[in-house]
Amino acid sequence: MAFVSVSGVTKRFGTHVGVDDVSFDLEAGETAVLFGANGAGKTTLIRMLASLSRPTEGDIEIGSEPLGSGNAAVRSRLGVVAHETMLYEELTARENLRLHARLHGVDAAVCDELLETVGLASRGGERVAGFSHGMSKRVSLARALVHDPDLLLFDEPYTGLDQTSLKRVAAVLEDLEDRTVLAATHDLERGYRLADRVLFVNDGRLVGDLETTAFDDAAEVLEEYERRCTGGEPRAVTSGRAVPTRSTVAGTGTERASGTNTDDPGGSNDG
Ligand SMILES: Nc1ncnc2c1ncn2[C@@H]1O[C@H](COP(=O)(O)OP(=O)(O)OP(=O)(O)O)[C@@H](O)[C@H]1O
Repeated sequence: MAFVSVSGVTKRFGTHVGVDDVSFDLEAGETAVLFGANGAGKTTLIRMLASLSRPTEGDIEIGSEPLGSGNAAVRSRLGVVAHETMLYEELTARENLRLHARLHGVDAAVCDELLETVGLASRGGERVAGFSHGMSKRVSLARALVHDPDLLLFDEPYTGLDQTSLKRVAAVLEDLEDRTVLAATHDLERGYRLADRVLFVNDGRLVGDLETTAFDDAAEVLEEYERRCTGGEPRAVTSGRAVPTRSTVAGTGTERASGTNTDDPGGSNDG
């Protein structure tokens, strides 16, 4: 059974459709990357999964539980690194982590371990307000892991990081073997190495959902992405899977339809 189920999810901003009838599942322990151009809808999807925004239509389930605003138990299974770091600027890095640990009933000792993991052990006593964007992002990642979440949602894990931090964050993500991870990225090279699956997003729609083992390298993934975005015939995929929704990718014989769609969309529009 899928651990994450996204079913017929649409997000409208007024008349503009940011995410358009997207459906996909993630198995527990799977790592997937969302790949797509600027404005494709990646952040909007991550934000809805992170409970930072509500779908206009459609359903999201985590561990078979609906992700509603009142469902704190489900939300406590999520670790989120969003565009905005959502840290308390006036608190130190360590205090930010400890506050989060207290909220989740976690031993504070884990905070120092995680600061070490993200390479900020020596800066833990400094206020976040004085941190660079990359440093804040690393604190945000550490905080997202404090309560040992089942699902890590990460918007742009690699953007704005120096080379050492990049290596460090990549290593942290690669070590999350038993967790489910969904990351939105433009860094296809790293995303390809990290992920079991790559989800192509174009103009708010899911235009491909493929196992990375279907490709020899990231360049091939990019080729396939471009082919799908320009309306080209998807290539035959033998070991990959493509899970088009009823409204996204035309079936080609090598793709199978997702069984998770619903014709009974829920959710509400928060604009
Ligand atoms: N709060 C908002 N109000 C209005 N439109 C929005 C809002 N958030 C996103 N959008 C629109 O929804 C679409 C998807 O945006 P989103 O930020 O999800 O794209 P993205 O794939 O994450 O892009 P990028 O790679 O540039 O971060 C875009 O057309 C964007 O303008």
